[in-house]
Amino acid sequence: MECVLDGGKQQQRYSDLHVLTNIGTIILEVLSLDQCPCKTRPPLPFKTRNLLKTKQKMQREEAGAHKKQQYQVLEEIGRGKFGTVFRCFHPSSNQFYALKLIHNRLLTDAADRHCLEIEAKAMIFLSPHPNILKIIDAFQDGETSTIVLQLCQPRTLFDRIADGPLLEPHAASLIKQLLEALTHCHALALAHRDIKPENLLFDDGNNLKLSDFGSAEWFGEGRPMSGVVGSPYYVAPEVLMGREYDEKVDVWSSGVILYAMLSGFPPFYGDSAAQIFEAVLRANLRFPTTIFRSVSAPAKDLLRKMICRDPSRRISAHQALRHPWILSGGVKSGDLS
Ligand SMILES: Nc1ncnc2c1ncn2[C@@H]1O[C@H](COP(=O)(O)OP(=O)(O)OP(=O)(O)O)[C@@H](O)[C@H]1O
Repeated sequence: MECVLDGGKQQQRYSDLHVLTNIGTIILEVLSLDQCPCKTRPPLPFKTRNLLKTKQKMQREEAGAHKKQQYQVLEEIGRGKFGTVFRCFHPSSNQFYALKLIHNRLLTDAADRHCLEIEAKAMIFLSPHPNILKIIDAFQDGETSTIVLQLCQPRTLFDRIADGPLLEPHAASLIKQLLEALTHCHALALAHRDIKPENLLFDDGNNLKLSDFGSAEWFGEGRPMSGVVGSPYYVAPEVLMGREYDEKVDVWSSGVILYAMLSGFPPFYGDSAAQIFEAVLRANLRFPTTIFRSVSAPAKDLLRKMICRDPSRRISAHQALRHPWILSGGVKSGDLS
């Protein structure tokens, strides 16, 4: 996962500040002074400000260390670029969670730190939503940063696709849940920018949960995004072209996932990352007959509308939710009898 820092784009509503103070210290640290009500007070002398900052940091780390003790860390359940994920138990709530532990020394530059900050901030900002992974807590002590998350099943959508193509009603149900999550993100001016099957988890009730907001970014009218972010196979062509882009990059990636769910393989592939990128840039969408003979025309129609090279002609997540194939639950007319 590639992360870029596109500085100064944090947006936070005041109404969310109470949530932020409750959720823990990582969040407090990333709130910029611009958002703080005390901005209007006369500035403190430089030395006093520094002393105050050091004291606050020590207090946060102490509180973080105390919070960490409240979780019993159990077995490892996954590993990412920056951290290790463990199953954990929280005795006072009698609940199991996933605990993501990041060693601060591995966050070597500002872009890495930004990934961690935006991940927690975005999840709080978007919460609650039935298809977005719930954040329980976030804190840090001197050496580590911790994010406590709702615990999901070990198998991601990647594992399900690896087992073979999915039937249309199943694929329709999953893509609908992803589109619901994205419609919510986009309505709040947040793009995920790293939609891929590995980031789609499932809770105990088999509900799809969008996770890993480390590449997310705020956008808005007259405020396009930029930077090469995402994963091969799923990244949109306009991202690779180095152009400014909008939230439709998430729709492209979701279309690629839908294609993979229905066929068992991605629409654009190659032997190396460079070859995959070339295929994505060509954006030549094909439906090989051997595989797609049994896929319905409405499903292919939605794929064409989502995996559309021109972002201005590409369907939005909200529009995709109203596509006939989604509305029918992926049931072919012949299957209705
Ligand atoms: N809430 C969770 N419940 C269950 N398993 C999880 C949870 N969160 C993460 N995992 C597992 O841990 C793995 C690593 O997660 P993590 O979020 O650290 O990595 P990542 O951000 O997807 O990877 P990278 O940073 O390399 O992109 C995931 O692939 C998943 O299998």
